Order: sequence, then structure tokens, then C-alpha cells
Amino acid sequence: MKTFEELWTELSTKAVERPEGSGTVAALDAGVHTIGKKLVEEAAESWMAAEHESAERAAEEISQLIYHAQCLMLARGIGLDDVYAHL
Ligand SMILES: N=c1c2ncn([C@@H]3O[C@H](COP(=O)(O)OP(=O)(O)OP(=O)(O)O)[C@@H](O)[C@H]3O)c2ncn1[C@@H]1O[C@H](COP(=O)(O)O)[C@@H](O)[C@H]1O
Repeated sequence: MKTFEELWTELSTKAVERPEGSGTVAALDAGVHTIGKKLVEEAAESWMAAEHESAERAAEEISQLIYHAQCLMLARGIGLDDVYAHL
């Protein structure tokens, strides 16, 4: 288990160190368009799970939504403070 901030730290480090086999590195290399499509897919899956499946399944989809949102932030050079400023 990890928090939003812990995941952010992990992904930020992977973006710099680029370890072999990292899905995050592959996503960042694929770019904003590809990550954006995945983000929309996970948003739809979160919606469907929330409406038709268990709360646990919805939580799983939402975790993937958060992951892809963080990838999109990294791909655009957007930091946590840039987002938090709008909350
Ligand atoms: N939390 C996640 C996470 N959530 C979602 N995903 C990715 O999103 C995909 C989920 O997509 P779906 O469930 O729709 O499955 P899918 O459509 O069959 O997957 P694809 O065909 O798109 O690969 C997974 O296959 C992962 O590629 C994640 N990938 C990584 N993490 C975490 O990110 C960290 C860094 O990961 P790496 O960069 O891979 O080391 C680790 O702590 C991981 O736990």
C-alpha cells in the first residue's frame, strides 16, 4: 500500500533514473497523447465499476486512474504544487 505522495515520489524517481522494465518509463516515452487516452480509459472503467461493480473494484480502477494522472503530470512537467494550487 502507498499514498498519493509516495507514488508520486516513486514515479518521479523512475522518470529520472529510467530503470529497465518500468511501465512508467515506457508510458513517458509514449507521450502525452498515449497517456491521455489511458487516463480517459481508466476514468470510464472507474465510472463503470462504481456504477455496476463492488466498491473494492471501483477503488482498484480509481487507483489506476490516479497512476495515469500522475504519469500525465510527469509527461507535462507538472508538479504536485501546481495541482494543489487549484484544490
Ligand atoms: N500503480 C500502478 C499502476 N496502476 C495502473 N498501472 C498500469 O495501468 C495498467 C492497467 O491497465 P488495465 O487494468 O486497463 O489493464 P490492461 O488494459 O490489460 O493493461 P494494458 O494493456 O494497458 O497494459 C497496468 O497494466 C499498468 O501498466 C500501473 N502501473 C504501475 N503502478 C505503480 O507504479 C509504480 C512504478 O511502476 P513501474 O514504472 O512499472 O515500475 C509501481 O509502484 C506500481 O505499483
